[in-house]
Amino acid sequence: MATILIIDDEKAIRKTLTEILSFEGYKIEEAADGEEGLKKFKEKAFDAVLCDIKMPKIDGIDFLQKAVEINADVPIIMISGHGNIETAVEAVKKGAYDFIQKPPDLNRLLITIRNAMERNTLVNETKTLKRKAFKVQEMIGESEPIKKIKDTIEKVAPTEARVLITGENGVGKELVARWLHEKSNRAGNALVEVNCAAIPSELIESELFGHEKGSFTSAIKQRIGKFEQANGGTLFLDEIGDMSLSAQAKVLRALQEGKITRVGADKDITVDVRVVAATNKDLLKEVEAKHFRLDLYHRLSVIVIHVPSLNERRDDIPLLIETFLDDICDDYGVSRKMMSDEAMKLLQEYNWTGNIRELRNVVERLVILSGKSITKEDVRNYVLPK
Ligand SMILES: Nc1ncnc2c1ncn2[C@@H]1O[C@H](COP(=O)(O)OP(=O)(O)OP(=O)(O)O)[C@@H](O)[C@H]1O
Repeated sequence: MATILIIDDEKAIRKTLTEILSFEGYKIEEAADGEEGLKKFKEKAFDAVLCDIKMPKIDGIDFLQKAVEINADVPIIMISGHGNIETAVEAVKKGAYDFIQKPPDLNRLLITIRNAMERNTLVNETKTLKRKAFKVQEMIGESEPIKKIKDTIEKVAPTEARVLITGENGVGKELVARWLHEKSNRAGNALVEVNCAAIPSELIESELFGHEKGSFTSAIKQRIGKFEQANGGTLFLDEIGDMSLSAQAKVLRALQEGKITRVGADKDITVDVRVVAATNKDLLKEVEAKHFRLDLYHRLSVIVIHVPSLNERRDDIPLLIETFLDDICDDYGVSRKMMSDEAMKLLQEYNWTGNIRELRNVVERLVILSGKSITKEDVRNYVLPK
């Protein structure tokens, strides 16, 4: 049953509202002024609040401002007298859901409350869906290197330290970056990803820092860059070893000063961004070859997390295979296929490229081509080179 908090210093109004709304099936709590209202609001989760504007001690506007800070999701409907409609409009600008006038019109009151509740349900459903959709994939593995990585993530994520993630293609570097963000205090804000290798070098600066209209031929509109998009959150610079030297110089400045300049602009913009970078290259070798700035390398590599390839953590292969079998059989809507121990052993000893996607593809192939269970013959036929 939905619970509504009614805050009004006039006992008669509280009584009428309580009677009407209880009759409609709502559970009601009352408070005689803003102070008492705030106390109740802090202690209990309400589905909506009806709040008078003019009250002694804490008035309706003060209550609203404090309540929004505590929990902005609860719709607050202001009750305004004749003299304070302007204040009621102001309240809506400050975050109130709506206002109704005294004496309350029964229909309008009920419709406003119903709409407020519906909006709330929608907001909550969207949040849950988003949380589900963006749930970061679990990092599978119990081998020593993976345990060490998980442990480092726990320690480093809540700090502001920059992290450089190294390792071959497809070993799980991005997954590490996602967990670093997820477990940080920035998790409520964006994780913005840039694949530096995929963007032509003449466009990377505008991609990272944004541009003003007309700053170059194809800049038809003003555009904000990834640094600004990631403000308050984390910027994941993937394949940083492929970034041009001129972009590196600008990234260095952004890291040193916490400021960026859009391409074609003369004004600086302050940004609060935590940078996590990844590379499959040996950056120190790139420094030697004068492809990468040493000062930037030092800025980025406060913490280095190396993700080893599959062949260096074979202990994890059976667990990964079992997880992929669950997922893939589920996706295909077929009953869960089992793999014989010998088949599993063959795959564990196989010479993998290191890319976990390759292992997943192999499991998918075996699910499609094998019979009820996956045997060592299936592995010989469909995976191992003839
Ligand atoms: N430990 C793990 N457990 C489960 N899945 C994993 C694990 N590590 C990686 N994966 C999966 O393998 C795939 C490749 O991982 P990811 O994209 O993180 O690698 P990467 O090193 O960033 O790759 P690239 O070098 O291509 O950018 C992804 O689908 C990822 O979810």
